Amino acid sequence: MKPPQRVGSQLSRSAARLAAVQAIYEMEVTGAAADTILENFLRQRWPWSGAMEALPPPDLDLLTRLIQGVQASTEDLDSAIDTILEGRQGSTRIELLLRSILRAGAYELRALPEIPAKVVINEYINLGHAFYSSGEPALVNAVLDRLAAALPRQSPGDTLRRRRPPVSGEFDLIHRFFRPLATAPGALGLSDDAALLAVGTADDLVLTTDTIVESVHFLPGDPADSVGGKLLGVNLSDLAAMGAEPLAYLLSVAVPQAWSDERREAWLGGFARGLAQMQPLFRQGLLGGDTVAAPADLCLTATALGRVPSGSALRRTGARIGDAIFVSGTIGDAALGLRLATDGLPPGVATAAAATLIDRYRWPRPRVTLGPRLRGLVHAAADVSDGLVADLAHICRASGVTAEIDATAIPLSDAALHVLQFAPALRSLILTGGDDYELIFTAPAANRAAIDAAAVAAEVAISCIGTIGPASVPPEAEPVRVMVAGVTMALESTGFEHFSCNRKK
Ligand SMILES: Nc1ncnc2c1ncn2[C@@H]1O[C@H](COP(=O)(O)OP(=O)(O)O)[C@@H](O)[C@H]1O
Ligand SMILES: Cc1ncc(C[n+]2csc(CCOP(=O)(O)OP(=O)(O)O)c2C)c(N)n1
Ligand SMILES: [Mg+2]
Repeated sequence: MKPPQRVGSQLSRSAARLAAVQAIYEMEVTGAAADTILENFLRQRWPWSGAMEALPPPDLDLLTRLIQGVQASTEDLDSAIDTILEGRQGSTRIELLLRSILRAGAYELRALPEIPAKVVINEYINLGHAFYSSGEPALVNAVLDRLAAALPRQSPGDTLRRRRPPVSGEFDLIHRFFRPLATAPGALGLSDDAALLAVGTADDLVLTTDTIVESVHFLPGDPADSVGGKLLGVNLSDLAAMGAEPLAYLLSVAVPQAWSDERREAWLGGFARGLAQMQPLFRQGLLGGDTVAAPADLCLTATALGRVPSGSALRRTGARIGDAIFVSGTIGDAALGLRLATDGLPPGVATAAAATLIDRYRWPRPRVTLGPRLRGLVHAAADVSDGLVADLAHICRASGVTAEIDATAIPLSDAALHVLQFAPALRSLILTGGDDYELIFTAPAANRAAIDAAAVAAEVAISCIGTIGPASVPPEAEPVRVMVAGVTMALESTGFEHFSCNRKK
């Protein structure tokens, strides 16, 4: 007997296929984008009604993948379907609803994880029966059978399996699993540094949360106070990127169960001192949180709240062609510091320079004095956490533009210049190492003087490193070009991404 959960999840997948076919049909008729259809769908048709009553809520992952996948590859799918139809007797013209079933089935056969092709084909034949009472289900069977036969066969017998999809990085996972839940306008499509919440006053609340984990964000040997400082620093940096003034924060702490009482006491004491050092940057301090013992490494989360005058938050979406691109402070120090802390000092590197860079790795300096002063002056802003190129690419994708930066214009500290003199191979860390917690923003040239004045008032240096250009062609191409003396640099990665195979680069 099958466990009931499996039956449940099979039904959720059936519901997802049905919903996907309807959405694909709607996309074709209305010309709307997949994301819009999906958002409307989740808002308006939940819970199920009418013909769908017998089905549980759809498997959101499958639904999202089918809708987005079909939209991204409609032409390819249609051409494969039409080739098969042309080989059959009679007209190749088919109704849009039938075509929607075939597109979804063809996409699932080609691109989605290991459900046997036989099962997939059956599911779409059933959908054919749900909508039609004559020969259409047989046509679905024939077309999908032919498509399946063209797929690589992994084992003899009746089970056809598709290739494993590539590993999803953090952003793809967020997009597929969490974005469909974030339908509130203030969620900003889960694509900005923080979320906005209108609370019926002249201000909007700005909310952000960041987790830091031992050996992922900080080193096991890092002083406990620096971990407290880093936790608040990375959250404050997101508020600064939104142009928000910090109000208060919540704190969640998971301490390893294996630690002795003495170790736990000593570490939490140091951690709290680090929090106390950074906390004055908030108008109020700690509001609440949670403390647990866990069979895992240290894992710390803060949720920071800030405020902006309503409608004035800095967003990632507004960059325009011709904007100048600016960064605050110096770039690359923390990534160099991390490398020196883990790999030791290359011959010739002075310990004082190394200590400066390691301190920059341990203690982010969130640009909370600058962010709010940029309100009204810049078109787009983000903080640099994953890497200069990766975070600029986030702005570009959100804004539908490209960027060209001049590597020689990137501001470097004396300590970084000193290290690079002895270890020039570490140069790429500047562009893609991350952990900078500086601001990157784009603005029209006409605002330059006002931005310079804001930077002076904030006591933070800023540098212009490039220009915004028109949208990429093709749209999925990397949006950021890094130039050195007129030549485009080849980069192995653009920055840090959790779950990605190249995250250590
Ligand atoms: N588990 C989650 N649930 C909801 N939203 C998430 C989740 N993880 C990340 N996000 C959102 O996805 C976006 C990208 O995440 P991230 O790169 O961590 O943001 P940031 O670099 O600004 O801290 C942000 O808008 C963030 O709020
Ligand atoms: C021990 C250690 N290894 C590697 C890194 C590099 N690193 C880890 S996470 C990260 C990116 C920023 O962290 P993330 O969780 O993505 O924060 P967010 O972008 O969400 O603010 C970088 C550059 C580090 N900081 N510490
Ligand atoms: Mg990140």
